[in-house]
Amino acid sequence: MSVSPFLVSAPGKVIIYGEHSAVYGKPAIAAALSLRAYLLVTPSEDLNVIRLDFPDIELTHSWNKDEIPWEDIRKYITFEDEKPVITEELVPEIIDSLSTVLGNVDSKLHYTACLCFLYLYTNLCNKDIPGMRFIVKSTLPIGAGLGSSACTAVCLASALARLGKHVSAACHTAAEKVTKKENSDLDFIDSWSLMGEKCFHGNPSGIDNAVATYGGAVMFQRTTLPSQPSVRTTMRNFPPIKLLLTNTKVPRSTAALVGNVAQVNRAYPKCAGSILDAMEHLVLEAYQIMIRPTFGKEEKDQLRELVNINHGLLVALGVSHPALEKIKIIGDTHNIGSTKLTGAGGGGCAISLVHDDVEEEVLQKAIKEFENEGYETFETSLGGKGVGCLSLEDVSKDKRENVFSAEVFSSFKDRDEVEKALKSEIYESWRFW
Ligand SMILES: Nc1ncnc2c1ncn2[C@@H]1O[C@H](COP(=O)(O)OP(=O)(O)O)[C@@H](O)[C@H]1O
Ligand SMILES: C[C@@](O)(CCOP(=O)(O)O)CC(=O)O
Ligand SMILES: [Mg+2]
Repeated sequence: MSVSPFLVSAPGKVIIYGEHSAVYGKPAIAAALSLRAYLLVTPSEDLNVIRLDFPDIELTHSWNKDEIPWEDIRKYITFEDEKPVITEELVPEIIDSLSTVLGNVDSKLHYTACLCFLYLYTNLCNKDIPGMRFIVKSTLPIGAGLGSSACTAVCLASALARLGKHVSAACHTAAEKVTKKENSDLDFIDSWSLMGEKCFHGNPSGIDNAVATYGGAVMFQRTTLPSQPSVRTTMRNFPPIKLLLTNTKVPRSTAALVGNVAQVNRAYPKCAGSILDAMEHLVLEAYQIMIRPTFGKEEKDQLRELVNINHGLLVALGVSHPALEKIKIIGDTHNIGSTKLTGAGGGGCAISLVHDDVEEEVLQKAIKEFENEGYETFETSLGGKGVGCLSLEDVSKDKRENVFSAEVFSSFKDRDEVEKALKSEIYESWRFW
Protein backbone atom coordinates (compact mmCIF):
# COMPACT_ATOMS: atom_id res chain seq x y z
CA MET A 1 0.00 0.00 0.00
CA SER A 2 1.49 3.35 -0.94
CA VAL A 3 0.26 6.74 0.24
CA SER A 4 0.73 9.97 -1.73
CA PRO A 5 1.99 13.03 0.11
CA PHE A 6 -0.56 15.64 1.18
CA LEU A 7 -0.86 18.82 3.22
CA VAL A 8 -3.44 19.88 5.78
CA SER A 9 -3.86 23.29 7.36
CA ALA A 10 -5.96 24.84 10.14
CA PRO A 11 -6.34 28.41 11.42
CA GLY A 12 -5.50 30.00 14.74
CA LYS A 13 -8.20 31.95 16.56
CA VAL A 14 -8.88 35.10 18.47
CA ILE A 15 -11.18 34.91 21.48
CA ILE A 16 -13.04 38.23 21.46
CA TYR A 17 -14.96 37.60 24.71
CA GLY A 18 -15.09 34.82 27.28
CA GLU A 19 -11.70 33.11 27.63
CA HIS A 20 -11.33 31.08 30.85
CA SER A 21 -15.06 31.31 31.65
CA ALA A 22 -15.43 29.06 28.56
CA VAL A 23 -13.76 26.27 30.56
CA TYR A 24 -16.60 26.54 33.13
CA GLY A 25 -19.39 26.04 30.62
CA LYS A 26 -20.01 29.73 29.93
CA PRO A 27 -20.40 30.98 26.35
CA ALA A 28 -17.49 32.62 24.54
CA ILE A 29 -17.11 34.34 21.16
CA ALA A 30 -14.16 33.63 18.88
CA ALA A 31 -13.19 33.89 15.22
CA ALA A 32 -10.67 32.16 12.99
CA LEU A 33 -7.47 34.08 12.16
CA SER A 34 -5.73 34.29 8.81
CA LEU A 35 -2.58 32.86 10.47
CA ARG A 36 -2.49 29.06 10.23
CA ALA A 37 -0.60 25.84 11.00
CA TYR A 38 0.44 23.56 8.09
CA LEU A 39 1.26 19.86 8.24
CA LEU A 40 3.02 18.07 5.39
CA VAL A 41 2.64 14.28 5.38
CA THR A 42 5.09 12.44 3.09
CA PRO A 43 6.10 8.76 2.87
CA SER A 44 9.06 7.98 5.12
CA GLU A 45 12.29 6.84 3.50
CA ASP A 46 11.98 3.64 5.55
CA LEU A 47 8.33 2.58 5.44
CA ASN A 48 8.64 1.03 8.91
CA VAL A 49 9.52 4.38 10.43
CA ILE A 50 7.17 7.09 11.66
CA ARG A 51 9.00 10.39 11.80
CA LEU A 52 7.97 13.67 13.45
CA ASP A 53 9.53 17.00 12.56
CA PHE A 54 8.17 19.89 14.62
CA PRO A 55 10.84 22.52 13.86
CA ASP A 56 8.88 25.32 15.63
CA ILE A 57 9.58 23.56 18.92
CA GLU A 58 12.90 22.05 17.79
CA LEU A 59 11.60 18.50 17.93
CA THR A 60 12.65 15.64 15.65
CA HIS A 61 11.74 12.14 16.73
CA SER A 62 11.09 8.82 15.07
CA TRP A 63 9.72 5.44 16.02
CA ASN A 64 9.85 2.10 14.36
CA LYS A 65 6.23 1.01 13.84
CA ASP A 66 6.96 -2.26 15.68
CA GLU A 67 7.89 -0.35 18.85
CA ILE A 68 4.29 0.82 19.27
CA PRO A 69 2.24 -1.41 21.60
CA TRP A 70 -0.65 -1.71 19.12
CA GLU A 71 -2.24 -4.75 20.76
CA ASP A 72 -2.25 -3.27 24.30
CA ILE A 73 -3.78 -0.04 23.04
CA ARG A 74 -6.42 -1.69 20.82
CA LYS A 75 -7.95 -3.28 23.95
CA TYR A 76 -9.08 0.18 25.05
CA ILE A 77 -10.53 1.40 21.75
CA THR A 78 -14.14 0.73 20.71
CA PHE A 79 -15.06 0.87 17.03
CA GLU A 80 -18.40 1.70 15.48
CA ASP A 81 -18.67 1.35 11.68
CA GLU A 82 -14.90 0.80 11.76
CA LYS A 83 -14.38 4.27 13.24
CA PRO A 84 -12.81 4.69 16.69
CA VAL A 85 -15.37 5.96 19.19
CA ILE A 86 -14.39 9.13 21.03
CA THR A 87 -14.12 8.90 24.83
CA GLU A 88 -15.07 11.56 27.37
CA GLU A 89 -11.51 11.86 28.66
CA LEU A 90 -8.07 10.61 27.58
CA VAL A 91 -7.85 6.89 28.38
CA PRO A 92 -5.25 6.51 31.18
CA GLU A 93 -4.33 2.96 30.06
CA ILE A 94 -3.46 4.24 26.56
CA ILE A 95 -1.33 7.01 28.10
CA ASP A 96 0.45 4.37 30.25
CA SER A 97 1.10 2.15 27.24
CA LEU A 98 2.47 5.08 25.25
CA SER A 99 4.79 6.10 28.09
CA THR A 100 6.82 2.97 27.30
CA VAL A 101 7.78 4.38 23.89
CA LEU A 102 8.21 7.93 25.20
CA GLY A 103 10.81 7.07 27.84
CA ASN A 104 13.66 8.63 25.85
CA VAL A 105 11.87 11.97 25.26
CA ASP A 106 13.34 14.19 27.94
CA SER A 107 11.78 17.69 27.83
CA LYS A 108 8.18 18.21 28.98
CA LEU A 109 7.45 20.25 25.84
CA HIS A 110 8.61 17.45 23.53
CA TYR A 111 6.96 14.75 25.63
CA THR A 112 3.57 16.50 25.37
CA ALA A 113 3.89 16.99 21.60
CA CYS A 114 4.92 13.34 21.05
CA LEU A 115 2.14 12.13 23.33
CA CYS A 116 -0.44 14.18 21.43
CA PHE A 117 0.77 12.75 18.14
CA LEU A 118 0.95 9.13 19.31
CA TYR A 119 -2.40 9.29 21.11
CA LEU A 120 -4.11 10.36 17.89
CA TYR A 121 -1.95 8.08 15.71
CA THR A 122 -2.73 4.92 17.67
CA ASN A 123 -6.46 5.73 17.80
CA LEU A 124 -6.90 6.81 14.20
CA CYS A 125 -4.33 4.71 12.28
CA ASN A 126 -3.20 1.09 12.39
CA LYS A 127 0.02 -0.83 12.01
CA ASP A 128 -0.64 -1.62 8.33
CA ILE A 129 -0.39 2.02 7.27
CA PRO A 130 3.11 2.65 5.89
CA GLY A 131 5.41 4.85 7.96
CA MET A 132 5.10 8.53 7.11
CA ARG A 133 6.97 11.70 7.95
CA PHE A 134 4.94 14.48 9.63
CA ILE A 135 6.29 18.04 9.42
CA VAL A 136 4.40 20.87 11.15
CA LYS A 137 5.01 24.56 10.48
CA SER A 138 2.99 27.35 11.96
CA THR A 139 2.66 30.97 10.86
CA LEU A 140 1.26 31.72 14.32
CA PRO A 141 3.29 32.68 17.35
CA ILE A 142 3.36 29.64 19.65
CA GLY A 143 2.08 29.86 23.22
CA ALA A 144 0.75 33.38 22.65
CA GLY A 145 -3.01 32.95 23.10
CA LEU A 146 -3.85 32.46 19.41
CA GLY A 147 -4.60 28.76 19.60
CA SER A 148 -1.41 27.25 18.15
CA SER A 149 -1.99 24.09 20.21
CA ALA A 150 -5.49 23.65 18.81
CA CYS A 151 -4.61 24.20 15.16
CA THR A 152 -1.71 21.75 15.52
CA ALA A 153 -4.13 19.24 17.06
CA VAL A 154 -6.62 19.83 14.22
CA CYS A 155 -3.89 19.34 11.59
CA LEU A 156 -2.83 16.07 13.25
CA ALA A 157 -6.39 14.80 13.75
CA SER A 158 -7.40 15.58 10.15
CA ALA A 159 -4.25 14.08 8.59
CA LEU A 160 -4.45 10.93 10.71
CA ALA A 161 -8.20 10.60 10.10
CA ARG A 162 -7.44 10.78 6.37
CA LEU A 163 -4.67 8.18 6.64
CA GLY A 164 -6.98 5.92 8.68
CA LYS A 165 -9.75 6.47 6.07
CA HIS A 166 -12.21 7.76 8.67
CA VAL A 167 -13.14 10.86 6.67
CA SER A 168 -14.14 11.30 3.05
CA ALA A 169 -12.05 13.36 0.64
CA ALA A 170 -12.26 17.11 1.20
CA CYS A 171 -13.81 18.41 -1.99
CA HIS A 172 -15.01 22.02 -1.69
CA THR A 173 -12.88 24.87 -2.92
CA ALA A 174 -12.58 28.02 -0.81
CA ALA A 175 -14.83 29.86 -3.26
CA GLU A 176 -17.71 27.36 -3.00
CA LYS A 177 -20.44 28.05 -0.46
CA VAL A 178 -21.08 24.95 1.64
CA THR A 179 -24.62 25.00 2.92
CA LYS A 180 -25.00 21.55 4.51
CA LYS A 181 -25.97 21.75 8.18
CA GLU A 182 -24.47 18.44 9.33
CA ASN A 183 -20.87 17.60 8.53
CA SER A 184 -19.80 14.29 10.05
CA ASP A 185 -16.21 14.59 8.74
CA LEU A 186 -15.68 17.94 10.45
CA ASP A 187 -17.43 16.67 13.60
CA PHE A 188 -15.05 13.69 13.64
CA ILE A 189 -11.99 15.93 13.24
CA ASP A 190 -13.28 18.37 15.87
CA SER A 191 -13.88 15.67 18.48
CA TRP A 192 -10.49 13.98 17.94
CA SER A 193 -8.62 17.28 17.92
CA LEU A 194 -10.17 17.97 21.32
CA MET A 195 -8.36 14.83 22.54
CA GLY A 196 -5.15 16.35 21.14
CA GLU A 197 -5.89 19.62 23.00
CA LYS A 198 -6.40 17.55 26.15
CA CYS A 199 -2.87 16.19 25.73
CA PHE A 200 -1.59 19.80 25.46
CA HIS A 201 -3.72 21.51 28.14
CA GLY A 202 -5.46 19.00 30.37
CA ASN A 203 -8.82 20.81 30.52
CA PRO A 204 -9.66 22.70 27.32
CA SER A 205 -13.14 24.11 26.72
CA GLY A 206 -13.02 23.00 23.08
CA ILE A 207 -13.52 26.50 21.62
CA ASP A 208 -10.05 26.69 20.02
CA ASN A 209 -10.24 23.37 18.18
CA ALA A 210 -13.86 24.10 17.13
CA VAL A 211 -12.78 27.37 15.48
CA ALA A 212 -9.71 25.71 13.93
CA THR A 213 -11.93 22.94 12.52
CA TYR A 214 -15.00 24.82 11.28
CA GLY A 215 -13.45 28.29 10.74
CA GLY A 216 -15.61 31.43 10.65
CA ALA A 217 -16.85 33.00 13.85
CA VAL A 218 -18.82 31.34 16.64
CA MET A 219 -20.44 31.67 19.98
CA PHE A 220 -19.36 28.46 21.69
CA GLN A 221 -20.54 26.85 24.91
CA ARG A 222 -19.16 23.71 26.47
CA THR A 223 -21.82 21.72 28.27
CA THR A 224 -21.03 20.86 31.83
CA LEU A 225 -22.94 17.58 31.63
CA PRO A 226 -20.82 14.61 30.52
CA SER A 227 -21.56 13.17 27.08
CA GLN A 228 -23.52 16.24 25.95
CA PRO A 229 -22.07 17.92 22.87
CA SER A 230 -20.93 21.52 23.04
CA VAL A 231 -23.14 24.15 21.46
CA ARG A 232 -21.76 26.06 18.48
CA THR A 233 -23.73 29.03 17.20
CA THR A 234 -22.26 30.13 13.88
CA MET A 235 -22.10 33.92 13.50
CA ARG A 236 -22.43 34.39 9.75
CA ASN A 237 -22.59 38.17 9.70
CA PHE A 238 -19.68 38.85 11.99
CA PRO A 239 -19.56 42.65 12.24
CA PRO A 240 -16.70 44.47 10.52
CA ILE A 241 -14.54 45.49 13.46
CA LYS A 242 -11.04 46.87 13.04
CA LEU A 243 -8.82 44.79 15.25
CA LEU A 244 -5.19 45.18 16.22
CA LEU A 245 -3.34 42.18 17.60
CA THR A 246 -0.24 42.75 19.73
CA ASN A 247 2.04 40.02 21.03
CA THR A 248 3.95 40.80 24.24
CA LYS A 249 6.22 37.83 23.40
CA VAL A 250 6.10 36.96 27.11
CA PRO A 251 5.98 33.14 27.13
CA ARG A 252 3.33 31.35 29.13
CA SER A 253 1.50 28.06 29.18
CA THR A 254 -2.26 27.72 28.81
CA ALA A 255 -2.25 24.62 31.02
CA ALA A 256 -0.64 26.57 33.90
CA LEU A 257 -3.01 29.57 33.59
CA VAL A 258 -6.12 27.39 33.40
CA GLY A 259 -4.75 25.64 36.51
CA ASN A 260 -4.32 29.01 38.30
CA VAL A 261 -7.93 29.99 37.61
CA ALA A 262 -9.07 26.59 38.93
CA GLN A 263 -7.09 27.34 42.10
CA VAL A 264 -8.79 30.77 42.54
CA ASN A 265 -12.14 29.09 41.93
CA ARG A 266 -11.44 26.50 44.62
CA ALA A 267 -10.20 29.06 47.14
CA TYR A 268 -13.01 31.64 46.61
CA PRO A 269 -15.84 29.78 44.91
CA LYS A 270 -18.53 32.45 45.42
CA CYS A 271 -16.32 35.31 44.41
CA ALA A 272 -14.84 33.55 41.37
CA GLY A 273 -18.29 32.18 40.51
CA SER A 274 -19.66 35.75 40.37
CA ILE A 275 -16.84 36.81 38.04
CA LEU A 276 -17.54 33.85 35.75
CA ASP A 277 -21.27 34.65 35.82
CA ALA A 278 -20.48 38.27 34.91
CA MET A 279 -18.48 36.98 31.93
CA GLU A 280 -21.43 34.91 30.84
CA HIS A 281 -23.74 37.98 30.87
CA LEU A 282 -21.14 40.04 29.06
CA VAL A 283 -20.79 37.45 26.27
CA LEU A 284 -24.55 37.15 25.83
CA GLU A 285 -24.84 40.98 25.66
CA ALA A 286 -22.02 41.11 23.10
CA TYR A 287 -23.68 38.41 21.01
CA GLN A 288 -27.00 40.29 20.92
CA ILE A 289 -25.20 43.46 19.87
CA MET A 290 -23.18 41.68 17.19
CA ILE A 291 -26.22 40.14 15.51
CA ARG A 292 -28.28 43.36 15.42
CA PRO A 293 -29.40 43.96 11.81
CA THR A 294 -28.21 47.54 12.05
CA PHE A 295 -24.63 47.59 13.22
CA GLY A 296 -23.35 51.12 13.59
CA LYS A 297 -21.42 53.44 15.87
CA GLU A 298 -23.58 52.75 18.93
CA GLU A 299 -23.01 49.00 18.60
CA LYS A 300 -19.26 49.41 18.12
CA ASP A 301 -19.04 51.64 21.21
CA GLN A 302 -20.93 49.04 23.23
CA LEU A 303 -18.64 46.25 22.04
CA ARG A 304 -15.63 48.33 23.10
CA GLU A 305 -17.12 48.91 26.54
CA LEU A 306 -17.61 45.16 26.91
CA VAL A 307 -13.98 44.58 25.88
CA ASN A 308 -12.87 46.79 28.78
CA ILE A 309 -15.17 45.01 31.23
CA ASN A 310 -13.99 41.59 30.03
CA HIS A 311 -10.36 42.58 30.53
CA GLY A 312 -11.13 43.83 34.05
CA LEU A 313 -12.77 40.52 34.95
CA LEU A 314 -9.78 38.57 33.60
CA VAL A 315 -7.48 40.78 35.71
CA ALA A 316 -9.63 39.88 38.71
CA LEU A 317 -9.07 36.17 37.94
CA GLY A 318 -5.32 36.84 37.98
CA VAL A 319 -4.46 36.07 34.36
CA SER A 320 -3.08 39.42 33.20
CA HIS A 321 0.61 40.38 33.11
CA PRO A 322 2.48 43.70 33.41
CA ALA A 323 3.29 43.54 29.67
CA LEU A 324 -0.42 43.15 28.82
CA GLU A 325 -1.21 46.08 31.11
CA LYS A 326 1.45 48.12 29.32
CA ILE A 327 -0.28 47.46 25.97
CA LYS A 328 -3.53 48.60 27.51
CA ILE A 329 -1.96 51.75 28.93
CA ILE A 330 -0.28 52.67 25.62
CA GLY A 331 -3.50 51.96 23.67
CA ASP A 332 -5.64 53.95 26.13
CA THR A 333 -3.16 56.85 26.28
CA HIS A 334 -3.43 57.26 22.51
CA ASN A 335 -7.17 56.56 22.68
CA ILE A 336 -6.97 54.00 19.85
CA GLY A 337 -9.90 51.94 21.11
CA SER A 338 -10.42 49.22 23.73
CA THR A 339 -7.86 46.61 24.66
CA LYS A 340 -8.08 43.24 26.40
CA LEU A 341 -5.88 40.20 26.74
CA THR A 342 -6.88 37.30 24.50
CA GLY A 343 -6.48 33.57 25.07
CA ALA A 344 -5.11 32.32 28.35
CA GLY A 345 -3.22 35.56 29.25
CA GLY A 346 -0.22 35.66 31.57
CA GLY A 347 1.70 37.06 28.56
CA GLY A 348 0.94 36.28 24.93
CA CYS A 349 -1.37 38.58 22.98
CA ALA A 350 -3.77 41.45 23.49
CA ILE A 351 -6.45 42.63 21.06
CA SER A 352 -7.53 46.22 20.54
CA LEU A 353 -10.90 47.05 18.97
CA VAL A 354 -9.83 50.18 17.17
CA HIS A 355 -12.02 53.31 16.90
CA ASP A 356 -13.11 53.94 13.30
CA ASP A 357 -12.08 57.57 13.45
CA VAL A 358 -8.63 57.11 14.96
CA GLU A 359 -6.11 58.88 12.73
CA GLU A 360 -3.57 56.63 11.01
CA GLU A 361 -0.76 58.77 12.43
CA VAL A 362 -1.99 58.17 15.99
CA LEU A 363 -2.35 54.45 15.39
CA GLN A 364 1.19 54.25 13.98
CA LYS A 365 2.48 56.14 17.03
CA ALA A 366 0.91 53.55 19.35
CA ILE A 367 2.29 50.70 17.21
CA LYS A 368 5.77 52.28 17.37
CA GLU A 369 5.52 52.41 21.16
CA PHE A 370 4.52 48.73 21.23
CA GLU A 371 7.55 47.92 19.08
CA ASN A 372 9.83 49.97 21.36
CA GLU A 373 8.71 47.72 24.23
CA GLY A 374 9.71 44.69 22.14
CA TYR A 375 6.12 43.73 21.25
CA GLU A 376 5.00 42.63 17.79
CA THR A 377 1.83 43.93 16.14
CA PHE A 378 -0.06 41.90 13.56
CA GLU A 379 -2.49 42.85 10.90
CA THR A 380 -4.75 39.90 10.25
CA SER A 381 -8.25 39.29 9.09
CA LEU A 382 -10.91 37.36 10.98
CA GLY A 383 -13.38 34.64 10.08
CA GLY A 384 -11.49 32.62 7.45
CA LYS A 385 -11.79 28.97 6.42
CA GLY A 386 -11.39 26.08 8.85
CA VAL A 387 -9.37 22.90 8.28
CA GLY A 388 -8.38 22.25 4.68
CA CYS A 389 -6.43 19.70 2.69
CA LEU A 390 -4.18 19.87 -0.36
CA SER A 391 -3.83 16.62 -2.30
CA LEU A 392 -1.37 15.70 -5.02
CA GLU A 393 -4.09 15.46 -7.66
CA ASP A 394 -5.32 19.00 -6.92
CA VAL A 395 -1.98 20.57 -7.81
CA SER A 396 -0.70 20.85 -11.38
CA LYS A 397 2.13 18.42 -12.20
CA ASP A 398 4.75 21.14 -12.66
CA LYS A 399 4.17 22.45 -9.11
CA ARG A 400 3.89 19.14 -7.24
CA GLU A 401 7.57 18.58 -6.67
CA ASN A 402 7.90 21.88 -4.82
CA VAL A 403 4.64 21.89 -2.93
CA PHE A 404 4.98 18.39 -1.47
CA SER A 405 8.75 18.34 -0.93
CA ALA A 406 9.87 17.81 2.68
CA GLU A 407 13.10 19.68 1.88
CA VAL A 408 11.34 22.73 0.45
CA PHE A 409 8.73 22.74 3.26
CA SER A 410 11.46 22.46 5.91
CA SER A 411 13.45 25.30 4.36
CA PHE A 412 10.74 28.01 4.69
CA LYS A 413 12.32 30.62 6.92
CA ASP A 414 9.41 32.77 7.95
CA ARG A 415 5.67 33.36 7.87
CA ASP A 416 5.81 35.16 4.51
CA GLU A 417 7.60 32.30 2.76
CA VAL A 418 5.16 29.70 4.06
CA GLU A 419 2.13 31.80 3.11
CA LYS A 420 3.45 32.70 -0.32
CA ALA A 421 4.21 29.09 -1.26
CA LEU A 422 1.24 27.36 0.34
CA LYS A 423 -1.51 29.95 0.38
CA SER A 424 -1.20 32.87 -2.02
CA GLU A 425 0.07 30.93 -5.03
CA ILE A 426 -2.17 27.86 -4.84
CA TYR A 427 -5.09 28.92 -2.69
CA GLU A 428 -7.67 27.78 -5.23
CA SER A 429 -6.23 24.24 -5.10
CA TRP A 430 -7.00 23.71 -1.40
CA ARG A 431 -10.10 21.66 -0.59
CA PHE A 432 -12.32 21.90 2.49
CA TRP A 433 -14.66 19.37 4.10
N1 LIG B 1 3.94 24.41 15.32
C1 LIG B 1 3.93 23.60 16.38
N2 LIG B 1 4.67 22.48 16.40
C2 LIG B 1 4.63 21.68 17.47
N3 LIG B 1 3.92 21.90 18.60
C3 LIG B 1 3.17 23.00 18.65
C4 LIG B 1 3.14 23.90 17.54
N4 LIG B 1 2.30 24.90 17.87
C5 LIG B 1 1.85 24.64 19.13
N5 LIG B 1 2.37 23.51 19.61
C6 LIG B 1 2.12 22.93 20.96
O1 LIG B 1 1.21 23.79 21.66
C7 LIG B 1 1.83 24.36 22.82
C8 LIG B 1 1.37 25.79 23.03
O2 LIG B 1 0.01 25.75 23.36
P1 LIG B 1 -0.69 26.71 24.40
O3 LIG B 1 0.10 26.83 25.65
O4 LIG B 1 -2.07 26.25 24.49
O5 LIG B 1 -0.63 28.15 23.67
P2 LIG B 1 -1.42 28.63 22.37
O6 LIG B 1 -2.38 27.57 21.99
O7 LIG B 1 -2.11 29.89 22.80
O8 LIG B 1 -0.40 28.93 21.33
C9 LIG B 1 3.33 24.27 22.54
O9 LIG B 1 4.04 24.25 23.75
C10 LIG B 1 3.41 22.96 21.77
O10 LIG B 1 3.36 21.86 22.65
C1 LIG C 1 -8.09 30.03 28.46
C2 LIG C 1 -8.89 29.34 27.36
O1 LIG C 1 -10.23 29.84 27.42
C3 LIG C 1 -8.34 29.68 25.98
C4 LIG C 1 -6.91 29.27 25.78
O2 LIG C 1 -6.43 29.67 24.50
P1 LIG C 1 -4.88 29.64 24.16
O3 LIG C 1 -4.37 28.25 24.36
O4 LIG C 1 -4.21 30.61 25.09
O5 LIG C 1 -4.80 30.07 22.74
C5 LIG C 1 -8.89 27.85 27.61
C6 LIG C 1 -9.91 27.07 26.80
O6 LIG C 1 -10.98 27.62 26.49
O7 LIG C 1 -9.64 25.90 26.52
MG1 LIG D 1 -3.71 26.52 23.28
